[in-house]
Amino acid sequence: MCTLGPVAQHKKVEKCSTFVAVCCCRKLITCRCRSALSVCFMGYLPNIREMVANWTGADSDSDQLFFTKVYVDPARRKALNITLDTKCRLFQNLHGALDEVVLKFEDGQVRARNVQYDTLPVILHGNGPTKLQMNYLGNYVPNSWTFESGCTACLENLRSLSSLKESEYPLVVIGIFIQQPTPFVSVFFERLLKLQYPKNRLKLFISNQVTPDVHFSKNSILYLDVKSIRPDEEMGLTSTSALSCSDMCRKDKECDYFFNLDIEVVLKNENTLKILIKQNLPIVAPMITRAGRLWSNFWGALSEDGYYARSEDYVDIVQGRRVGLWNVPYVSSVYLVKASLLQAELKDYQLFTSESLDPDMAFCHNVRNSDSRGVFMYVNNLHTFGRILSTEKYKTEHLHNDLWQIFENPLDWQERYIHENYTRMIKDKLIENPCPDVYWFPVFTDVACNHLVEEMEHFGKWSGGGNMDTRIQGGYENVPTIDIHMNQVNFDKEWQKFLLEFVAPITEKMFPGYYTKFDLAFVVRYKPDEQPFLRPHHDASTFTINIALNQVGTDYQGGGCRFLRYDCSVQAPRKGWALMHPGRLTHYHEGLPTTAGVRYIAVSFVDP
Ligand SMILES: O=C(O)CCC(=O)C(=O)O
Ligand SMILES: [Fe+2]
Repeated sequence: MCTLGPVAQHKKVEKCSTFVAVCCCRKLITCRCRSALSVCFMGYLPNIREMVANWTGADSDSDQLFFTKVYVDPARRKALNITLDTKCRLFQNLHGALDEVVLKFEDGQVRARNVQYDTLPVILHGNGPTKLQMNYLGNYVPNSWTFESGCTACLENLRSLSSLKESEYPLVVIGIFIQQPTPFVSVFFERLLKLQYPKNRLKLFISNQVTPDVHFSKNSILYLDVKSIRPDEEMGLTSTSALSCSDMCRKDKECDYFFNLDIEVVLKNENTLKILIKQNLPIVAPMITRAGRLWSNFWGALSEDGYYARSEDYVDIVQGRRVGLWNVPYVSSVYLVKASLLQAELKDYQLFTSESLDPDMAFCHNVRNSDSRGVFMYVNNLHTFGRILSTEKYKTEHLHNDLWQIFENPLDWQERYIHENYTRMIKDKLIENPCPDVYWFPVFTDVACNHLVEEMEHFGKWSGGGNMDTRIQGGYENVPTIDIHMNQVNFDKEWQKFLLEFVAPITEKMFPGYYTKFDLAFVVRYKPDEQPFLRPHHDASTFTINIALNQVGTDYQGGGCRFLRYDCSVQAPRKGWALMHPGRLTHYHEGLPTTAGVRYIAVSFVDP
């Protein structure tokens, strides 16, 4: 029989024949020794008894010194038959040996392998400053994660919510941090509303250091509580707001979890909160990434000075080739913390404060170093959770700055501005054909149309509608409209990108061989008392894209586009839909009179 236990218990062990001395037992069996003999040892109980019989020291005295003295005495060494495990056949101390230890995956098993001696030690000891490597190895050894079975540890010790009534759900304080101008803020709050969790068990704490109004107030009554700090109410220090936010949970006796959620997080998975709670870990982050990049909200390892370092498995985890729960040294942007931690292990910590580190790094540093053992942080990539926005190049000089985000945050731009039926329309070839060689398809959402119109009205410098036009080559416009050119609001590059991404695929189907490079793009305004119609004309284009930016019947009466040769009109243009037609020769056309209200269209002349 064999038993495991701290050395201090050696005298109490009665019924075992073999004794392995280890001290604290966390995920792996660890022992506090520098040489293999000191406290990491294994032996038959009678020999061990004999070895420790002379021990008279206190528990706090150095057992290491005691055992070393036994070993260096040749007579005692011989009498006790002590052998050093110099080749790490049983014990692997990590301190000073990090490069010697690798993971060995084989036949559904993971072992630590010492490459220097080609041995497979069975006890790993994270002595000295090797705790993070110990955590890394512990993600795999012993068989927590294997290539064959995936993450076995992920199913252990779960917290079930399924039997709870809504009113019994854990109470979560969500700290929302707006630290820099960020695109798609209103979308963030719309998405938060869709989070699958009883709203009357959620308290929001919004620390808004930038945007004056986040279009949120109308929904605030749905939540159990909403508090917000405005820029003028605090010193502008992230650490202050993060602290007061986590404090809100720490001091709230009802609070069960603190959920940190930065405004740039795009949480696509509506079950995120439930999934994280179910995982039942002290601190757990859903893995989010930046679309198409290796950036993520966790670090797999730390450099010596405490900054990012790439762990061996980082790329595999970020790209989803290894999925599971990973004990990591740093998480940020979105993570869930048990309130009991804030109230106990972390209670004495100014969590987000450090002399030299930014608040996120300070938080992780304090968590890792809290009390003698540290608290583990995990990242979960068992599910797809979402992504993070790029905020670095976000400019705020326009009314609807998000329109300019097509390069920086293309996915979010598409979700916000491209018609929900666009992809299906392309796939199922649902392009309509109202007149000969005139194609009609959905492309913009209502929001895109509204933003574009509002942006142009906000800019306000509509052309006078005269023939003289210094904005165009030649300075003369034969058939002038009242309009604003895209380049007048610095939107031409973005517009070109939009045409390339979303219109060119259709052009290539309908008019093969033509590439979509526009020459001129502008928003036209028709009003009964300003310019109600456009007389028959050819466009200065090979083909033209004409997108309706508002709705006939609701926003205006009349309007539409008529192709004279075919006597065919599109008289009920649909908001967000584009017309694509040849610009000249066969498609001589006119803009029909707007009889009431205001009609807006976005026109692009494409002349490849
Ligand atoms: O009003 C319309 O839909 C036609 C607009 C047009 O032909 C143009 O702007 O060139
Ligand atoms: Fe035209």
